[in-house]
Amino acid sequence: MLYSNVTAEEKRVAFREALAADEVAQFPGAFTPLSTKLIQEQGFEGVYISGGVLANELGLPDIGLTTLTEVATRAGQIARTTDLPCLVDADTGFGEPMNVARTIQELENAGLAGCHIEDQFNPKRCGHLDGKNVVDEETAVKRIRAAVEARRDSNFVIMARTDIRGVDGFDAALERAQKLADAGADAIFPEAMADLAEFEAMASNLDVPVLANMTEFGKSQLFTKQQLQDAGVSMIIYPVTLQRQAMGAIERVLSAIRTQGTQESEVDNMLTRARLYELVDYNAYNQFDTGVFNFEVPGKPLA
Ligand SMILES: C[C@](O)(C(=O)O)[C@H](CC(=O)O)C(=O)O
Ligand SMILES: [Mg+2]
Repeated sequence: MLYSNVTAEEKRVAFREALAADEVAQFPGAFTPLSTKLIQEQGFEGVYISGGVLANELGLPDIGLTTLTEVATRAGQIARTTDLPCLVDADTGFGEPMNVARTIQELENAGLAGCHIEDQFNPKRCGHLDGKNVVDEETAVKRIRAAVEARRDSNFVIMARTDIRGVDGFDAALERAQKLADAGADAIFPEAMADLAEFEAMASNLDVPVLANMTEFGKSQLFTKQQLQDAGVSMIIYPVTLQRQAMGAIERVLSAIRTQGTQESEVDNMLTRARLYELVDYNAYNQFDTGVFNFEVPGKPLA
């Protein structure tokens, strides 16, 4: 009811445990606060909050237009609905190293379990597109150092993402990842790995956990959980999957309404009213007032 009763501190501990576990942790990308309920019900280890999804939801491309305030606010709304730890995409950290420091403290305040900071420069782009630009090693390292020094909860996970693979190749990516881990990053997000062998080489050469980004229509094949686990990866994100799926369903129902004059053909694919009420725990609010949930007629449950 209302919000999660698990504290941010507890979620950060759970995130660290998930990263250290033998089994690879799966974090689907929540595209709304409500969608975390479904993620939690399926037993996933955590929730990812994508910068791309957040920008797209505002009708914007993922090129660094969103602000820290927008990201921290939305990520906080998502995080408070779930008992699971949430990892948020903090893009390039929203500015200079001093801005990165402030970003970390705002995200801690918003109840996140961790975030990742990348080494692109603005205007940034999806890591699976060509033509990216990355900052030099010194700047990338400074961002991570600033992040690590700024955090007040030592369990808040600071993950470094490097986009250099698509610019200078795998060896440069491994070298950059090692430098970022030395700078204090708790985990590494090597963006746009070309194949499973690259994930494997990254994981075996680093002392910190490695994340695999299983975004659709990108540069990496959609490897299974088992394949990535065997490659030594510690966690997997499915950043835009729910948004793509939901928008596909929305497109279909709108077309049905327009062409058939009714949504009838799509109703079987919808979440029912009863299921929706279950997800928001409607019934439980009777604890405050027994008149809140008293519209069910005996013997005639809600559809
Ligand atoms: C992970 C990512 O940073 C995101 O914002 O979700 C994107 C995902 C995507 O655009 O498919 C990325 O840069 O990989
Ligand atoms: Mg992103």
